[in-house]
Amino acid sequence: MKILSCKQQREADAYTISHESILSINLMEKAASLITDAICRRWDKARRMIVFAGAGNNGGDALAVARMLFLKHYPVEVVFFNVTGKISEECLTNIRRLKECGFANFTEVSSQFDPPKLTRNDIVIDGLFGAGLNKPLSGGFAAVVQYINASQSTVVSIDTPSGLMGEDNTYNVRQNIIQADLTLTIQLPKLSFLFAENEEYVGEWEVLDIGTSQEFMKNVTTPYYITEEAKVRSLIRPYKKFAHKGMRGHGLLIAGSYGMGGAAVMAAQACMRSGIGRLTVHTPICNHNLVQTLVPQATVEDDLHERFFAEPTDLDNYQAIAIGPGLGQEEITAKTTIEQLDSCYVPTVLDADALNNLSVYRNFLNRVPKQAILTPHVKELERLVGRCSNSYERLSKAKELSSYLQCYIVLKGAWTTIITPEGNCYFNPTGNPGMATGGSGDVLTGILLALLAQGYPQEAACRLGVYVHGLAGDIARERQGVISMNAADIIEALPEAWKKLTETK
Ligand SMILES: NC(=O)C1=CN([C@@H]2O[C@H](COP(=O)(O)OP(=O)(O)OC[C@H]3O[C@@H](n4cnc5c(N)ncnc54)[C@H](O)[C@@H]3O)[C@@H](O)[C@H]2O)[C@@H](O)CC1
Ligand SMILES: [K+]
Repeated sequence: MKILSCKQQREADAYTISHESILSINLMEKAASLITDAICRRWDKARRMIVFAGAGNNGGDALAVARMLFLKHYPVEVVFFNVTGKISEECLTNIRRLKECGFANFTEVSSQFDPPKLTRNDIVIDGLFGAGLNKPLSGGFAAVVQYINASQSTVVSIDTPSGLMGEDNTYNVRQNIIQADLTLTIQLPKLSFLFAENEEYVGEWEVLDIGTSQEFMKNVTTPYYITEEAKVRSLIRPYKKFAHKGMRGHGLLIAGSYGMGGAAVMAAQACMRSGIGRLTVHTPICNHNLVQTLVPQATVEDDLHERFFAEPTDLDNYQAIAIGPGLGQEEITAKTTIEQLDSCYVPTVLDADALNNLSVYRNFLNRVPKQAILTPHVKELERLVGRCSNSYERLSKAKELSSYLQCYIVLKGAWTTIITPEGNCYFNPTGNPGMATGGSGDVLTGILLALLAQGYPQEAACRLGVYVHGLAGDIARERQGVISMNAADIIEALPEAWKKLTETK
């Protein structure tokens, strides 16, 4: 699914209106009817609906919703802000239609404003600004937003919380953004909805399909996508009847150190559950028995060192390599990691301490093999690119790094983002907060290694691997609950996740 900028969303509306012989006012009517349905599904007529409408088309939506709710006998009040005297045509039509229904609870505000008392029982419908917002809110609108935010009422935003920019909120004034409980967004989510720090504004969100032109959607270009299940399914390659383990690749996992053998075990177990033919785990001597016992399917290759990764190994026999889980940050390990990079001629995953070690020796960053997959979480990425004040800035810096190194970055978190060297960003919809616990990342590394060893191209491996990792996390949550689930449960859920993605529907 593509994610469009607000400017593109307005272009999509305009294109749909001119090419699909639908009038602008009717497109708005469609949006309003879907919004009204979503509201009526959640709240009954015991709740008073207080509609705050601006003078643009977001306000037009809100006024149409007010009419529809009024005709369904909900108690409705409207506060309409006409500050500049410039009212959009569709907004004007909806004021007229509302009044023609005999609706009288209508307050028009042009300057001074005595706000309605808002109670816990009220539903505020926020139709002040949508995709047309072009600067942070200030003055009277900021005061209205702060008044709504300070109330106990439930807030439903139309299209976007008023005051929130669709993409970059670096220079926004955060206290002047509506804090919605629910955002009913039209056609597509906005990029800013996918950023952690905006959760307090967007709340829960639902996408309403108003039938934007398919042709426009097909042709419009954007670097931002949400990965959908159908796409992921289409990436999976079926096994041939005569498959043998040689065809499914041999991978090498360089992982573990004294006290962190578990990371090597979890990555290896996840790898063995993701279709790899053969796996060798290179780990310090102290972890030999642990890995051999807990992952009997894998071969163990001992490092020369008792406790740390201290000697680069021969990579000739492998189709893919993963370096990082539980490696530790001993100086000898950091130097060995960098040395090892020089012989990584096959697809490579760099995770956890491989990245931390690189961030200490940033002048060696250009030794990262081209097309490598880096899987940092937010802190690991910031160690590489510097502190970022928000997710948009972080994403921009990750894009720069990915382009500079010509590598793939899997930025882990809610909506894990896969950034390609060409600058495309794929947001992953699966997964849950129960996965924010030690070992989850090691599991992902194991999955990615398995996919690369089987010959999946890097982009497909990232999109498929991250999706199935999140799906296994969601299954683990079902089984164990969000509090108790841990990385071992994600591994245990992998077979069901893979099965789910390969079964015909
Ligand atoms: N037929 C259509 O065009 C449709 C439009 N839709 C709605 O239309 C919305 C977009 O409408 P508009 O483009 O009219 O824009 P908005 O209603 O979001 O904003 C209206 C106007 O506010 C002014 N403004 C922007 N930032 C401001 C600020 N900080 N302080 C004060 N004034 C400011 C601008 O002049 C802007 O054009 C969407 O978000 C969606 O809700 C949907 O109903 C779908 C159909
Ligand atoms: K809004």
